[in-house]
Amino acid sequence: MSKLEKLFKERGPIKKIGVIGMGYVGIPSAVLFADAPCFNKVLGFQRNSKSSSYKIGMLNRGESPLKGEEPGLEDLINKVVKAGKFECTPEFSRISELDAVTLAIQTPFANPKDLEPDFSALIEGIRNVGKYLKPGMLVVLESTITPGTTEGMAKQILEEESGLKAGEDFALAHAPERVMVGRLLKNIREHDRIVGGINEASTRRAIELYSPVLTVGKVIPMSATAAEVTKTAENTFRDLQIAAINQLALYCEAMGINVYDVRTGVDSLKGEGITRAILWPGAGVGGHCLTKDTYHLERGVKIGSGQLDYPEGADSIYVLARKVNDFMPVHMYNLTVVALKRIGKEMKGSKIAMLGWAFIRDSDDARNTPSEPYRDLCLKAGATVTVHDPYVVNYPGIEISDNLENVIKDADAVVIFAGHSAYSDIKADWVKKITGKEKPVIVDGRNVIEPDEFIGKGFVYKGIGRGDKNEHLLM
Ligand SMILES: NC(=O)c1ccc[n+]([C@@H]2O[C@H](COP(=O)([O-])OP(=O)(O)OC[C@H]3O[C@@H](n4cnc5c(N)ncnc54)[C@H](O)[C@@H]3O)[C@@H](O)[C@H]2O)c1
Ligand SMILES: CC(=O)N[C@@H]1[C@@H](OP(=O)(O)OP(=O)(O)OC[C@H]2O[C@@H](n3ccc(=O)[nH]c3=O)[C@H](O)[C@@H]2O)O[C@H](CO)[C@@H](O)[C@@H]1O
Repeated sequence: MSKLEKLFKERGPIKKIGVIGMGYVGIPSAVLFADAPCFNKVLGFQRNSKSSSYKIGMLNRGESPLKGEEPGLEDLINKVVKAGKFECTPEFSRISELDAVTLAIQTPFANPKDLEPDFSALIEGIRNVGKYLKPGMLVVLESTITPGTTEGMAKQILEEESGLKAGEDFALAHAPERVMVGRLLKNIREHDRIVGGINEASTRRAIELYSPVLTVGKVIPMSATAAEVTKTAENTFRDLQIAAINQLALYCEAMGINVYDVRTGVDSLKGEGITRAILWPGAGVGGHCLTKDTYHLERGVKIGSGQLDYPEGADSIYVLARKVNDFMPVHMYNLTVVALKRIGKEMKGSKIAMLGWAFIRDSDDARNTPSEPYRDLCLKAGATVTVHDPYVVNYPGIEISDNLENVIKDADAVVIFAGHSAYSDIKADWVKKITGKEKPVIVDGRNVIEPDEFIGKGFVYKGIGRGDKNEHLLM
């Protein structure tokens, strides 16, 4: 039996748990641990920062500080607080009371341009854990991090601060979060859980921590670095799949065919390992996952110790996929310019009505929205831009209205960016009347309208992947 396993034996099964970072990941994670009968107490650690200290009081009153609908979450917080099984605190010294502590701290990119992650908040959290770390404890990083971080930076800081040895005196693992806002509890309970320790004993101790909260999902054990690569790769692959269909859409436009016919054809190949994972083309890829995780993966292979063997001078297909997806708002701009030209207009002096600011349909989440680069291009070219969104109420520096008529009024071009369900009901007659234009332009970035209805009413139509309609005769 290893030294670490002896320490676990002395300590007994995990009973007291700490979760650092009371956010979208940490709160549901903490209350699910607290709700598990085999655990006695969970402490939620939240630093007393100006922007987030309000969460401490709310949580200890059994209220959820998270925005938006989270089915079951507030009831569960209430339940475990009332049962005395969960408490939120800014007292990091209480970490020393625990058997296990997880870190669910944000890891944003300092700025979208240089794609260097900002680990400062996470490092502060890791330091605090190190300061109060005791022999036999388990430390788990849940944040999305660059592959190599657990075995590297995190291990180093924890050992420096505690004077203990990772893998011998304490267990260290990575267990990435796969939650989606809006279904946090369901995702944690039902998704399979990737659990990666820096050694076998750490992995086993982490499995003991996560198994009780899983209902449908099962634990998938691996090394800590493999767990970090799994998380970043699963989003990199989704981004790659989206880029593949976006590139096909551009090809179909160039070849004068309908990408949706091709998609139906390709998608018809099913089963026996021949299924093609063909997704949906669109006006771009936003969000806080797919726009970043590729770069975490790319950094991981750069800071990794091994020598990468790859075609000389070739771009990573993953980075290329990012470039294709980031090109889609530019393509939307190019489609708008060509359409305006057909009616003798230019971007300069035109009024562009944008429908959709959220990065994903029927959501108020606008993080890294592809609508923003498109709007910037239009403004730079001298157009005026109005923005409609039924869900996004505010966004720094942008005026967004939920009044469709006001946004579309007098527009030269109506450009659909988000696939909000509301947009599939807009009628060509109504839009034309509100624009007051003989030949308005409509550009459909999410395939939500019927091209012939608008072409028949005199619109200049452009749609992503609609090579069969984009050169239509003007009615
Ligand atoms: N939100 C999601 O849907 C989602 C999904 C998958 C993965 N993730 C990953 O999970 C991690 C956490 O994301 P999130 O959405 O929960 O972030 P969040 O911003 O909602 O929550 C982070 C919390 O940690 C607190 N915090 C920051 N530094 C701290 C410190 N040093 N000590 C204690 N508390 C501190 C913040 O005040 C905040 O309350 C990120 O790495 C993210 O990439 C998030
Ligand atoms: C836990 C976690 O990390 N979860 C991630 C999260 O990702 P997310 O919240 O960023 O949402 P996505 O659905 O990936 O959309 C991103 C952008 O891509 C555009 N898009 C999408 C599909 C398509 O066919 N064509 C497109 O153009 C869309 O408009 C939007 O702008 O949830 C996904 C499950 O939804 C998960 O798989 C994914 O791991």
